[in-house]
Amino acid sequence: MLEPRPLKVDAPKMTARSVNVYYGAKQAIRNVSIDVSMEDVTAFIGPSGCGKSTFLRTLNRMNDTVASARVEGDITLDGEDIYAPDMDVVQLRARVGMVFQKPNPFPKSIYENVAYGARIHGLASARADMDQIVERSLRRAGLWDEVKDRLHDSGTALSGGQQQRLCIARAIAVDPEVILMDEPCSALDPIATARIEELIHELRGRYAIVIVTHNMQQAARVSQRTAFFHLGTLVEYGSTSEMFTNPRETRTKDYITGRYG
Ligand SMILES: Nc1ncnc2c1ncn2[C@@H]1O[C@H](COP(=O)(O)OP(=O)(O)OP(=O)(O)O)[C@@H](O)[C@H]1O
Repeated sequence: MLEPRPLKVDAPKMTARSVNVYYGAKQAIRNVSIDVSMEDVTAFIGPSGCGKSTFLRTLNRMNDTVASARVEGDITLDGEDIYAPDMDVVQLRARVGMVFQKPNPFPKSIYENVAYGARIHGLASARADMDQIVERSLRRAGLWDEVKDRLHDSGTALSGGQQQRLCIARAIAVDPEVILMDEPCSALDPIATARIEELIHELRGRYAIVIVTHNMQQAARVSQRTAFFHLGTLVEYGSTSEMFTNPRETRTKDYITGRYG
């Protein structure tokens, strides 16, 4: 007899309940409910087109930028409805930051890439405060030692892996509570990928982290909870180690054993 697998998280950082997402008439997400933990890294896995990115983007309202997208259901951050009419979306996206598949630094200096958001959000009044935010964010993103002597060089001149860590530093600079990562290593080589995975370990606990990945080994390495999506539905959600060793659902088993995807 299998132990029941906890679907709910104690004191979740974010909750989603009965979420549906449509692009025009097409439904991309069907009735998804999930809790996101502060302590654990959560991985979203599933075959291409199953809705992982679409669902991830509901968590900081990035789908608002897609004209045809419509989201139904309830999503909360610390119990607060993020789709409430009075929710400040700019503030929400600072609290729930995002790192994209392709590193996308601004065509500005390394320093400015990190300082930009902090300035917009009024997090530093004096230059010394900003210097501190920039240094702390770059340190947390594991990039400080590599860039401390060239903070005024362009961010776009860094290697791909460094650019991705710069984008993580940029997200960290505005003091987020949650960091969403949408296939953050898919454009990186194995060494840069390993560095980002290490970084995810280091950041665990300080931020709630949700990562979309195509790579099941990566999900197994970096996450403690895994959600398996298929055709817009959440098929299974539970502890990563159990999911990979003893999946409950046939569809999960077929996916993780490489039968499709
Ligand atoms: N902007 C959009 N307009 C219309 N349909 C979209 C849009 N973005 C995604 N879709 C559709 O929604 C479904 C889910 O796509 P989504 O990108 O969320 O899946 P995914 O699991 O992240 O895929 P992948 O692993 O390939 O990135 C797909 O059928 C896709 O074609």
